[in-house]
Amino acid sequence: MFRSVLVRSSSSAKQSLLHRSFSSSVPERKVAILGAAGGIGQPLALLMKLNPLVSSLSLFDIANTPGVAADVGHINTRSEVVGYMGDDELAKALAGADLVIIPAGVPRKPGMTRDDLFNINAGIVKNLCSAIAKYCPHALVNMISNPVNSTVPIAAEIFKKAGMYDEKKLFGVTTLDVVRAKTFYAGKANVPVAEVNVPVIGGHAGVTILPLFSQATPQANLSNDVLTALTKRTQDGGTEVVEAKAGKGSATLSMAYAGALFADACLKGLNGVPDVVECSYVQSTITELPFFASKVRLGKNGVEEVLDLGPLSDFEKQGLEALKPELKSSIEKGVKFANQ
Ligand SMILES: NC(=O)C1=CN([C@@H]2O[C@H](COP(=O)(O)OP(=O)(O)OC[C@H]3O[C@@H](n4cnc5c(N)ncnc54)[C@H](O)[C@@H]3O)[C@@H](O)[C@H]2O)C=CC1
Ligand SMILES: O=C([O-])CC(=O)C(=O)O
Repeated sequence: MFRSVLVRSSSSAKQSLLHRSFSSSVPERKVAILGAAGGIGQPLALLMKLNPLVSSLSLFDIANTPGVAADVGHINTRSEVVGYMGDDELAKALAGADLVIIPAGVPRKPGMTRDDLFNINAGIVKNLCSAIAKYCPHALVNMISNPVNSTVPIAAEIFKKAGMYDEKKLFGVTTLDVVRAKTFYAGKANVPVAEVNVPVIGGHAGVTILPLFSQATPQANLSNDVLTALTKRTQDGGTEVVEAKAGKGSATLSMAYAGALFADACLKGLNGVPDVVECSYVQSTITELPFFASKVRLGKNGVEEVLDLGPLSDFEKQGLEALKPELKSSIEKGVKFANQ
């Protein structure tokens, strides 16, 4: 175990007063990152260290966590940071966690689909979720490891077998699709990106990613050709990065940003902040598919409400029907793997 405890200035009465008033109003929250030494894990650890809602940051990986924990732990923000390495330390890494973020597993190389990662990542996710069931069964889980369309159903099955499954607490992180849709839309609509909102529904792979530009705000009068191109670019955003990195992995920095945004929304929900709404891939009844990404209201127990899809354009309705077979088969693949 590698501990790097927050250093407080005992000589400064003002600072300790500030610290006391801060800690009395903001609940203690432990966040664990599994895969914390990886391409996503490291910048995500940095961003979570900057989040004042986190009081304890637990960094777990099978390698290299001492360095990451020592490095991040020197940052003078609220949370204490502890690094854990290897399966023997997983129990301690997870104990008492309120939120577990999972970016553990291998990334794509050019020419691969996310589903090509299934054989390696499914086993990693299965083991990590078995440990979560044992050591922090009440934690919210943010699944980043691909293929998300299958790893979330795997997690659900593992949790069901352990008898602690709560569908309100399991999330596939699709925030990067939303981040990309906002960025690409702002460019074409010529509006300030900070003001843009675009829901993205379905799943997290190729055509299963369906941005709803008809619901984008602020609305812009974009041609059908532009909307088709924006949809395709959002669906292929991950591949665009994989190809640009040319064999050196997939999105890490933008994913860490997106993962930190979604984790922050989960923590706000846990803390009782009202009206926290984000898109996420969750257990769902809004279509015939058992897991589906859509807008979700977050609350003290995780998912408070899965929101309706709202009105879709004809193009989006076609996209919705087109994505269902692939998403269905990815879900079934995950369920089958977890039960074999
Ligand atoms: N949901 C999303 O939008 C996105 C998902 N991803 C996915 O995130 C995953 C990680 O990507 P990168 O960080 O770029 O990969 P990476 O290879 O840089 O890092 C993965 C980390 O996981 C660790 N790891 C492997 N097995 C582990 C285990 N059993 N327990 C704990 N840690 C373990 C490795 O040691 C490594 O440090 C990939 O599956 C990738 O496809 C990537 C980008 C976006
Ligand atoms: O494309 C990949 O393999 C990584 C990913 O999920 C993304 O960047 O959206």
